[in-house]
Amino acid sequence: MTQILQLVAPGTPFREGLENVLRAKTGALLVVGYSPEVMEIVDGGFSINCDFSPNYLYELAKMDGAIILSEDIKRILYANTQLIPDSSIPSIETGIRHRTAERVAKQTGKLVVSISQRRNVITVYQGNLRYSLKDIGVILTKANQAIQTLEKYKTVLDQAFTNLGASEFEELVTLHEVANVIQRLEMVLRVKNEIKRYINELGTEGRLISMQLEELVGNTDAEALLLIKDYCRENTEEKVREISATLKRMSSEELLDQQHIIRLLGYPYTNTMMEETVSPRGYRMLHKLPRLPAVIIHNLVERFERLPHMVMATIEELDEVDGIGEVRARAIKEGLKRIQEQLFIDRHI
Ligand SMILES: Nc1ncnc2c1ncn2[C@@H]1O[C@H](COP(=O)(O)OP(=O)(O)OP(=O)(O)O)[C@@H](O)[C@H]1O
Repeated sequence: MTQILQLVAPGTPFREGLENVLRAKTGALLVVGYSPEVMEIVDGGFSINCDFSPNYLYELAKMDGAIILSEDIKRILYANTQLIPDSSIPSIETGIRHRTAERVAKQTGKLVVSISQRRNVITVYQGNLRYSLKDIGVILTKANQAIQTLEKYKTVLDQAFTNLGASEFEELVTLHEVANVIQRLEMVLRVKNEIKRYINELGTEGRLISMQLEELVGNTDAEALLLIKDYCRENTEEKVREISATLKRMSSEELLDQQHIIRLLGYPYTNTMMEETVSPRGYRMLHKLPRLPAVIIHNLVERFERLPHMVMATIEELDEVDGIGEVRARAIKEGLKRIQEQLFIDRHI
């Protein structure tokens, strides 16, 4: 669906052509791509084979029948053709144009666009997907509302991260606190994905929303992975990706169940599990240190296993880690101390 929406997004010549036809109220039936499957169901019409232009599309749509475009929408191949898809393919549409569009999409797997003459709507079909394009103004309003919601969620998430960070240095983190941050993070990511869908559909009209989104939550996906790496019991890339994917698939009810989240991280169920204390590996804090390469972060975690051990380590002990000399050891020690002090100031008790 993302790909389809990008193809027909405002700002593309294709969308301009579709809007022209919509305004002219001639209606149209368009197939994007000419494969053997499409060839089989096309009857009659003219071979055009000219470069695509929004105006040509508008002129050709005045004729009856379907227009066939090349897969990359750079050329108009045929016009005035009749499409004869398999009539046994089920369709929920009532009008003949739309029913044909749905069947052709299902039968050929190609993108088919139907512009209604009377209902002022553009509908796209591909395979079993069907989507009616919304008015740009309506989507912009929805996207702006979603950005406002995201701002509020992000403020709460930032505070939860700060509190978690402060607890990490005090070695007082409970699984309940970890689950709480994961829940908030996932909620932020869900709103972010919703806004991304709006941006896809808005095309060039979504540029400002896109910039706001980047500014607000540009690195939240990376932060989510680091949080999982800090707390999941089995520290492998594969496991981290699996947990992240499962979180994305969780229903809202599952996401509200903290025990569910903790079990996903690999902790066994006990009556008191939520109050158990845990220590992070330190990935999030180490990533806050400037110019610290990923390989050194990896070596530090290998050597010390948990953040509190790194904080307690002497300069000499840090110096012994592969890739770390005295200067860097000092920078790490001081950097972690600075982060800790800032977290204690910012924390909300
Ligand atoms: N099988 C087909 N192949 C090509 N063009 C078709 C086909 N079926 C319908 N059309 C085109 O659709 C036009 C309108 O058909 P019809 O009014 O039944 O469609 P509809 O789905 O109700 O759409 P609209 O909302 O635009 O009226 C036809 O005049 C013709 O140009």
